[in-house]
Amino acid sequence: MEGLFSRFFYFSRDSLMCENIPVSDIVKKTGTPVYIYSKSAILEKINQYKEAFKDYPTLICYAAKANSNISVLKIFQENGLGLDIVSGGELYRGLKAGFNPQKIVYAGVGKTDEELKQAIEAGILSFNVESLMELDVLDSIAESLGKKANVSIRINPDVNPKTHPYISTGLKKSKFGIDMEDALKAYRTASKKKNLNIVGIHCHIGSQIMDVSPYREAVEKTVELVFKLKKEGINLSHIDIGGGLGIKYRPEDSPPSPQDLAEMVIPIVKETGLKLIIEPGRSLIGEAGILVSQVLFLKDKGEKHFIIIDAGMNDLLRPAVYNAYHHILPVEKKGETVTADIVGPICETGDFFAVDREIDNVSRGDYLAVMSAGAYGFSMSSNYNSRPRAAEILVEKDSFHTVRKRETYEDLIKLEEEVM
Ligand SMILES: Cc1ncc(COP(=O)(O)O)c(C=O)c1O
Ligand SMILES: N[C@@H](CCCC[NH3+])C(=O)O
Repeated sequence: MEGLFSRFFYFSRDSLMCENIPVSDIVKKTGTPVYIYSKSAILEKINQYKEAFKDYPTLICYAAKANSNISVLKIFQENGLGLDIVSGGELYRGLKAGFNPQKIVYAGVGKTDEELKQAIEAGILSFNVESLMELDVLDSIAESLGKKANVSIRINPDVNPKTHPYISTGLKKSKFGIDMEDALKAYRTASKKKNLNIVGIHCHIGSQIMDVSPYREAVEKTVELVFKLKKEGINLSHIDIGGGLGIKYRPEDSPPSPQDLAEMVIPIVKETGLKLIIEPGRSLIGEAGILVSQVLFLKDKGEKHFIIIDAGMNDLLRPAVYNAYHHILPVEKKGETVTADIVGPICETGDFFAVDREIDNVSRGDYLAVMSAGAYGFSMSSNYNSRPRAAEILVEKDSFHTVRKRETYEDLIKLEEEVM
């Protein structure tokens, strides 16, 4: 197991393996670009979270946005997790995957009337409400359906999670949640609404968080508010602290563990006696997936050397949007290295996976694996440049299954209508 990136993606005699299968055996059958997920890696993360939070009543709601493939969702559902959703589409997927609505929480600053209606009818555990106007609308839709909606207020604790600015969500200037000063008012308003049932409080400060200390500040502020509410006779059942734990993108990264998170937050939440909800996404699935692509061409431009591969920013957007680092490994190791930009076929300069990266000296036809691509990979992919979206494969020990077929050219136009 030399050249180990994780227990589930490692080299055996110069061949990259996923669990017990050489990645090259998979891609020769499936073609590229292709996402490959390790089920055992996902199960290991689930168990780490369960173990870390086992001594405190906690519901782990997987954040569907990280990877919403129905077979992936089923793994979380079958292992007793709940679901954190952000759209009607995610509600639909969640119900199809068999999640109990009483384990579904729903955040998002812009829920449509139709989405609110569907989630009220499903009877979800909590609407994590992000504005006063949403409270009013939710109440009137619930009234029109003759039902009650369970609500929590998503507060914005104004905490800096020390991550990329595009994925910091708990700062005052961001669009998310209701500011601390207005949160009391929001609860008072909610408590007067006949069709709302106050169940909890929610916050989510950001994503890819590599140091758990910002959680302390956010959870302390949340708990302070819980006590203020109690004084006013507003009693809650749970505190939802969102997701955000970071993962390993570089081999040398050492992200905090679920245990680190539990040790930081449980002692603070304990004072309230309320149940805890957490919403991890990336940390449950990110390291469990890779994107494999084939080398199309090599190109030398004097100072710059380019490796052009058949995956593009439409398949994995993170480097283009956040300048994110993803480690890239050869599927078959050769030994000698070159320094190159690894780029996709799309007509955008931002269509790159790595810049000036030292990498194995690959040839046309070789395969490269973009590591830690299980979260916000396929789920953010698109058909830009009319590229069919990649296939998704789930590996478990010695076998693998296609959990999403590669799209075809027919799929690209099937919803379009020709106007004569
Ligand atoms: C409300 C909410 N909960 C949970 C998550 C999951 O975050 P992560 O994938 O960083 O764990 C997100 C995304 O950042 C989110 O917006
Ligand atoms: N899509 C982002 C994270 C956003 C998290 C959603 N709230 C990423 O790839 O890192």
